[in-house]
Amino acid sequence: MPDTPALDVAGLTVRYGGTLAVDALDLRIPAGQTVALLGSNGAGKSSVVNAALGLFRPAAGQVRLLGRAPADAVRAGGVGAMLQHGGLPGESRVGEVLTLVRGRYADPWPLADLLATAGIEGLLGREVDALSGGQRQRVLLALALAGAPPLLVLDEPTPAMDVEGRQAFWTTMRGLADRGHTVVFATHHLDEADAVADRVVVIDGGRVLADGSAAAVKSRIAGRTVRFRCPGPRDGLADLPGVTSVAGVGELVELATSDAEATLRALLADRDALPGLEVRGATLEQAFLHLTTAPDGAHR
Ligand SMILES: Nc1ncnc2c1ncn2[C@@H]1O[C@H](COP(=O)(O)OP(=O)(O)OP(=O)(O)O)[C@@H](O)[C@H]1O
Repeated sequence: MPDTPALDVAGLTVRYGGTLAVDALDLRIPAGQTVALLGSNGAGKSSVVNAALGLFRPAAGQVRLLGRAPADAVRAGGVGAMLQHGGLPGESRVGEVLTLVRGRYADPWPLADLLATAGIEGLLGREVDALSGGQRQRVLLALALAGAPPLLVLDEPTPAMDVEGRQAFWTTMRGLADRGHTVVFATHHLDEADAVADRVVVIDGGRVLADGSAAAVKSRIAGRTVRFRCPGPRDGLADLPGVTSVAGVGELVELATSDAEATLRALLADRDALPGLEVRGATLEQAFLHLTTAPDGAHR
């Protein structure tokens, strides 16, 4: 069934007592996509992920994974997950846990390739309790991949990793996407979403605020950034045409503007030069802040 979505959520509603965490959310992810779920703390990302995996029964809505009920898809080995509070048996060795989990699958991921893909070749003899945070994440990734699942769901997988570890991790994810796996991940790292995801879904207050390519989400704000070095006084910059905010560190000035041309014309009218001038499109971070912040500056 090539057209069956990898993940199909309709009208998903999650409540914890009086808290509405997910509000009638629809999300359909075709097979083969790499999708970032972006949102601030408490936006509802984990609730969407956990409900999609069938870890609890939502207040309302339907979830299908690979065309099946979540529990059936997970049981059939179709889904690998790395959750925020993923547990590991503390006193076991990594190799023992891996053997146990691989043994559950009729056709597990070949061991040598699995170890290389997760980057844990040297860790098989280590006790789980003796792993660093980043190593632990990598072992959890190996367990998620053990059944070579077509769908991989990752809830904030990289916070415990160093910069090198994160880069290696996302290289691995891109490799999996190239092999046709569907990867859905929740993150606060906008740079990761920008670099890795085909599609970015911004969640806020349990609803989808924006859904599209990173470029499409960025285009939701028309603004640009004008940067230059300004050793002298900065009076009046905030009043220039188009300027919506003034920021910068040391000599560097960063103007957010809704009309870069008018801003530049006004800047050059009373300056001979703008050393280090750069004009850039919006970053995903700016788009994210714009989408998730109310007009009065308060978080929605
Ligand atoms: N077990 C729970 N009991 C009560 N409220 C909860 C529970 N889990 C989550 N919530 C609430 O539901 C809302 C959504 O939380 P959720 O963990 O889904 O957000 P998130 O986007 O994953 O946040 P974070 O980025 O901080 O992990 C928040 O208001 C949170 O406080």
